[in-house]
Amino acid sequence: MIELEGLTKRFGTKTAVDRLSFQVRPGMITGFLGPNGAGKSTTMRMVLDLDNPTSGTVRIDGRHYRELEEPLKYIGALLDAKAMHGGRSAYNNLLCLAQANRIPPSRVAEVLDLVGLTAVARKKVKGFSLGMGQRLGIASALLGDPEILMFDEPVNGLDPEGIHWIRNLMKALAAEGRTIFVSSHLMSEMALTADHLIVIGQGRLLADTSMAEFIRQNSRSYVRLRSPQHERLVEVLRENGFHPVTAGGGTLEVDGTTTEELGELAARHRLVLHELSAQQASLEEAFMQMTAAAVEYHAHGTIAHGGGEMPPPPPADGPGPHWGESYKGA
Ligand SMILES: Nc1ncnc2c1ncn2[C@@H]1O[C@H](COP(=O)(O)OP(=O)(O)OP(=O)(O)O)[C@@H](O)[C@H]1O
Repeated sequence: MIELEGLTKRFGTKTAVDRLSFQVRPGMITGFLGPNGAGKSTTMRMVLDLDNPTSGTVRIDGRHYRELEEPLKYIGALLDAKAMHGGRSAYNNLLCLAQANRIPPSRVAEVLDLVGLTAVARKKVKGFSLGMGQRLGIASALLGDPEILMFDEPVNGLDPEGIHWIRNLMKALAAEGRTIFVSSHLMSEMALTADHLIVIGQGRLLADTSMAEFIRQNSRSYVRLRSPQHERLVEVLRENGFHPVTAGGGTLEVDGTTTEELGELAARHRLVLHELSAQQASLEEAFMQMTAAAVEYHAHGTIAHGGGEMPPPPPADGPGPHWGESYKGA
């Protein structure tokens, strides 16, 4: 278990991590989601004592990282796949790590086999592709057979086969009862792997929820309608207790109903429809809406929220039941 309490990191005037409190539990994959620059890597670096918190604490199974006698046996991490010594072979890189942590050398061959690098074990790391480097980073994380594993953007730059492999590996490790903490800036990636979700923006906690709950709250289905008799259609919908929302391209969106119900209603009122379709709001859309105020730099170069001021953070026990409801701009 990893526990953060009021964890804060400032770099000069920049607050990279802002009073983060949450727990990462065993037996599941916890996704750590946030846009670029949200503070994910800085948080993970503080877990490993690579950065000192400005305030707050982070504990691994109740202890600070530096209190762990042989830390690789408690927690393994893939933070920067390029951190290996390029002039050394994959085998020698891992052997050095093993020796420094009193891990038997036989474990090196075992983890190389586990990540599929046995055939290139004696090759110099500087010739490795990005995917091979990621696999080697994962081998080093697994070296001490730790109960806790932390992966920072592990699928970045990988081909579909590599992505599939990492997903399955994380699932297998979680199924063994290990604690898996994995960061990403892609909601779509998290939806496929994570059981639990921690969302941050500009260093602050925006959500701490199960993936199932996130999907339940945000996979809203609705019906999209388009009619040349737009005004009359709006009237009829309202008269029948619906709450149509005007969307782009002259379309209307209506929650809590079906295409059958609205199609029949339109027919009864002799309204012509040019579109009648069932829609599903994407999780990516929900995530973007949630973090919109916390994204530092938008594509057009402006800073969100009038100079970067953030709305107040949600309460410590999560943002409440309605935090996902306003994203469609109704
Ligand atoms: N050593 C440092 N000195 C100054 N600022 C830093 C330092 N490290 C990180 N930052 C800043 O802290 C903020 C958080 O960065 P961090 O790398 O933790 O974000 P991230 O969520 O991991 O983003 P990404 O997905 O882009 O890796 C950013 O604004 C970054 O520029």
